[in-house]
Amino acid sequence: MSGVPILEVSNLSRSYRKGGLFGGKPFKAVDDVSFTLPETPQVFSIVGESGSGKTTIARMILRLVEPSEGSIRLLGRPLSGKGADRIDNFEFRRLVQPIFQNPFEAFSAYLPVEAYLRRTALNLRVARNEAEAIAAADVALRSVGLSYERIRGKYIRQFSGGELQRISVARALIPKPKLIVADEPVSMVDASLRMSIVNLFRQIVGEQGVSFIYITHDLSTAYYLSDQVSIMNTGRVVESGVPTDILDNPQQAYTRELMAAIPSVGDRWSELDAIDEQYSHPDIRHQSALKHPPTNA
Ligand SMILES: Nc1ncnc2c1ncn2[C@@H]1O[C@H](COP(=O)(O)OP(=O)(O)OP(=O)(O)O)[C@@H](O)[C@H]1O
Repeated sequence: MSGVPILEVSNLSRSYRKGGLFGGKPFKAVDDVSFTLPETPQVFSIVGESGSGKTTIARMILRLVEPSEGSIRLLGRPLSGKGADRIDNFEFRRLVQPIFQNPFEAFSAYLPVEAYLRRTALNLRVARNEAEAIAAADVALRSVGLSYERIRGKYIRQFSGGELQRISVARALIPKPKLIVADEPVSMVDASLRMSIVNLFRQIVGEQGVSFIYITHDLSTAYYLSDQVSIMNTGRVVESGVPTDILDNPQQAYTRELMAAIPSVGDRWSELDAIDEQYSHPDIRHQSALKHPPTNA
């Protein structure tokens, strides 16, 4: 254990102009946001309503958008700037992987899905040849409950959204990353399969030592899945901590409003407990946050 945090986000801001590039009024989509993911693998959730700045944070962590102010350090090293210790693109892609909202957009309709997994293994030099690429893809697919044989020769239209999101997760796992940034990863997945994907994330944290940033507007899955939660409103973090503290005893009116927006929040919590039991497996080390509130590492 080195004690170096996986990710340190410090005073991060991103400004845009509202109403046109020139002459539009400047505003901060993300305003002075700070948080840390410790060395111990965990799920850190960023929750907020539409437009609160969640995706902009994800895009800055994924280096798709430059911060206007502040810094992001990955394993103690800066993501941007010109310093010698800046993480280069190749290393970055091995350490940090994205999972996006719509798995159907993550793959081309004209290539068999397994081609993406092989390509990831070769491009990120996890494999030196096709045989090794197939082996790496198979290991990753098995860790999400699939196999190379099962997906071989199939195109996206032959999978459900849930299966395809599992394949996206497998693709992200191929380089054995330290961090996965998942932006609304279950919002387009059929409700009946949503919890199996969420449980899969917990399983991956426990078994593969990968940390997750889970971005969502859905308080109930965040509560269930997370070790830490930050609630965002108009670009700022308004409340953060362990889910049981925040969501069982919200301090901010905005958090209470978010909770009220879920029609029957009490029912959802007990529904999640039941689903947790349904999907429980001796191999899955995680027990739900509901039953075992996580400690803030
Ligand atoms: N490239 C851009 N140019 C101008 N404004 C932007 C840009 N990207 C995001 N914004 C604005 O920044 C604010 C935050 O957007 P962001 O997508 O980060 O929010 P979000 O919480 O992820 O919302 P959603 O859940 O709807 O995706 C919004 O007002 C959005 O319109």
